[in-house]
Amino acid sequence: MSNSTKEPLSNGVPQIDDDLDPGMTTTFFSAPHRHTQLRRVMLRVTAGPDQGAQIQVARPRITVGRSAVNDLVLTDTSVSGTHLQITLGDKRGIVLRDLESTNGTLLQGLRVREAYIEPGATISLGKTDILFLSADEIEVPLSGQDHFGALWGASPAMREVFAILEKVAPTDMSVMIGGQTGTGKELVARALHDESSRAEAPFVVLDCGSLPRELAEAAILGHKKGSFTGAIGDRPGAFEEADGGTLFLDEVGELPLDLQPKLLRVLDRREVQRIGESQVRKVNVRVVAATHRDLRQMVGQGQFREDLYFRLSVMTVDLPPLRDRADDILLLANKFLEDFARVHGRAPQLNDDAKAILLDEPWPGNVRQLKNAIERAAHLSHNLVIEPADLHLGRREGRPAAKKFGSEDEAAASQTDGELPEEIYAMPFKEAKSVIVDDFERAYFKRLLAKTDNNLSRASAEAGITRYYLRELLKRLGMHKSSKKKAATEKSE
Ligand SMILES: Nc1ncnc2c1ncn2[C@@H]1O[C@H](COP(=O)(O)OP(=O)(O)OP(=O)(O)O)[C@@H](O)[C@H]1O
Repeated sequence: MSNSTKEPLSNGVPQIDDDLDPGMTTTFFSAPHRHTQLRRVMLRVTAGPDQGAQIQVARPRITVGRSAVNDLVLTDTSVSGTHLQITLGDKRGIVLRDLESTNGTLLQGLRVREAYIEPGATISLGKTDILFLSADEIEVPLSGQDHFGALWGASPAMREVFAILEKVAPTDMSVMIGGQTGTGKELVARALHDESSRAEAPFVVLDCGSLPRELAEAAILGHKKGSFTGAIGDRPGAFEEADGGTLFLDEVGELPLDLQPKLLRVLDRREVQRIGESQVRKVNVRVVAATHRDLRQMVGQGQFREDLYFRLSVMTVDLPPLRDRADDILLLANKFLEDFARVHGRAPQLNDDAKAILLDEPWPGNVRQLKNAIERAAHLSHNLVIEPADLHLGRREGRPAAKKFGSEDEAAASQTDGELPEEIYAMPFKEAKSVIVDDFERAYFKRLLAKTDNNLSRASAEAGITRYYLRELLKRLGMHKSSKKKAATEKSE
């Protein structure tokens, strides 16, 4: 088992210094190298009950486990539902990650949570050994465009996404959009609708994450007057409203398990029956879904139905976090400034120092944060020049929303009057919520880490979340040692 000592491994390759405390950690088994192109790889089972099985795959993310949702499905009973994943798209190399399996993942005999691997590596899980091999290098078609609908990007990662979207938009295929919060999933769904023959028909959004359980079924299916307390009139559900057009199921991973068969029935039969009615109504709807969660892992853990997963993910599109597409930062910043100029009739520009600051920021996942920072800076700028101080980056405690929670007095004040800074009320709901949640998380984890001397195991126990989840949250917020170090490395390159 690996631990966090920063000694070189026996093969002379150093471990990554990415952890704040002892325990299992990320390990480099070979020096990281750069890959932007997707590769076709082969996984061959060399030991265990499935010996001899092999697959060739050309996907950016490959999973292995006992559930049918995986690319390589094993019958080994000591293997978890979704046990491990291999990611080819990481610009630093090919990443093997254990998906919180029960019995763990071993690489060259060492238990790992996350490691860079190279072709020729043997991965062990349960009683099974898998040989990881490279098949042909394959050319990934990149779009010649730097946008798709309102979604902008010039990086290879985004051009790859645009090439897929251009192909699937005109079809009726169900599309599952993955990616961290604020990476543009809703924008993809809208663009798919706008570029399809359904563009003139409705685009309906159903946010499964904010639907109260007791209203969720009626929101999907509709209801007849009097069918339950509060059903004061006849109402169509989301499918009927989207008839002829597109239904976007946002945060579909939050859909309660007991409702999932009902959704699946509508998708399979293409008809809905409102609550309290016997009549069935035909619907013609294209469904696009999105989630920031790992749905395959949820299927493996019994939290999401396998059949619904397959029905929704005929095509999957994963949006890369902004930190993996630094080429897009200034392009997006300038787009947001153009939008600002159109609305406000003023066209502030970033000066060179402000551009450098933007490129330095770790941007844990999120285009929304960039957009907020640019809009705020455009409002604050003098003489149409945006300077670093206007961006309020790298010193987030200075931001108005954070100030609310910055001192005990202010926190107490906010509890009594429940008021927030004016600029929050001026933002659309999603943006406002993300600023507040972001500031809350930052303040919470800052205090937690100080209290536990940066010991992740103690911090996660205190917070009542897994160590893995805490580490992912810290990375997203740019508060984890590894993300700060990475930003510094990129700066010096
Ligand atoms: N590639 C992009 N080009 C232009 N604007 C973008 C891009 N990506 C995201 N945005 C903007 O960032 C904000 C967040 O995007 P969006 O709501 O689509 O993200 P999301 O992934 O659906 O977020 P969430 O998971 O929180 O619902 C929006 O204001 C959107 O216009």
